[in-house]
Amino acid sequence: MSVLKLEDIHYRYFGAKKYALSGISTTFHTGSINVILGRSGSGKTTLLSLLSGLDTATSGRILYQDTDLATSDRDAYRAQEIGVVFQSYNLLTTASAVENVVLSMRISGRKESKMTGRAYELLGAVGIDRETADRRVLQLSGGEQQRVGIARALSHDPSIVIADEPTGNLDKDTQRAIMEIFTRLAHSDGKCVIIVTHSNSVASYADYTHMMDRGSLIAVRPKTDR
Ligand SMILES: Nc1ncnc2c1ncn2[C@@H]1O[C@H](COP(=O)(O)OP(=O)(O)OP(=O)(O)O)[C@@H](O)[C@H]1O
Repeated sequence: MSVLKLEDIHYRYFGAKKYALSGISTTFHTGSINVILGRSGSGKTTLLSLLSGLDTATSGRILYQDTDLATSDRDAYRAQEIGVVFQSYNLLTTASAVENVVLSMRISGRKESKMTGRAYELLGAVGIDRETADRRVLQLSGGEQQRVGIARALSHDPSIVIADEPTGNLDKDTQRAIMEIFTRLAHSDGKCVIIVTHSNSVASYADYTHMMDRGSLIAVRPKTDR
């Protein structure tokens, strides 16, 4: 099922002469891993910021389940439908892992009494046990921090998970473990996972590889074609 549909998206940064994105049309489906590949400056991060509702296209439409993002409540879209995972984790390092997840839930307006239990559950599902969850983020490894980052992104049960180089700082084995989590989120939990990367091994997990070049989407390859 289509979750995000892009129709002839153009985007130009304020004051810029050139378009950062030009003529992008594609569809992202529920239950799939989508990897966006392309050289530096090809427009990957710009595309993610439009998909996550941080900005609107200069022209063209992005439809979330048939609703045009430009005319809908993008704050609500971001708070409810989008979970973001960062390369640098972006966690509060002096707080514990579970506190990081609870804080995110509080921001999205969850019920106070259920939050801590749910946070431990989410952390458990990405391989963070209770003892680790109670430790300060500063005392966790990079791979553990990224698991916390994923649990935090899932705290409001979004339908779309967006990740910018989520394994960029991690070794091969840890990278594989993180990609297995993303795979489960897509294939078992039905989420639409969209990952920007330069890594070919991350790309090998893609159900759809979206190739960008100088602001254009030059190919979308389903897994069976590779
Ligand atoms: N704030 C900005 N103002 C003007 N131009 C920008 C701005 N941010 C990015 N650009 C330009 O938009 C184009 C696309 O940039 P973008 O960051 O989306 O590329 P990218 O594919 O994510 O690159 P990288 O792999 O290096 O992160 C580039 O030409 C870049 O110089």
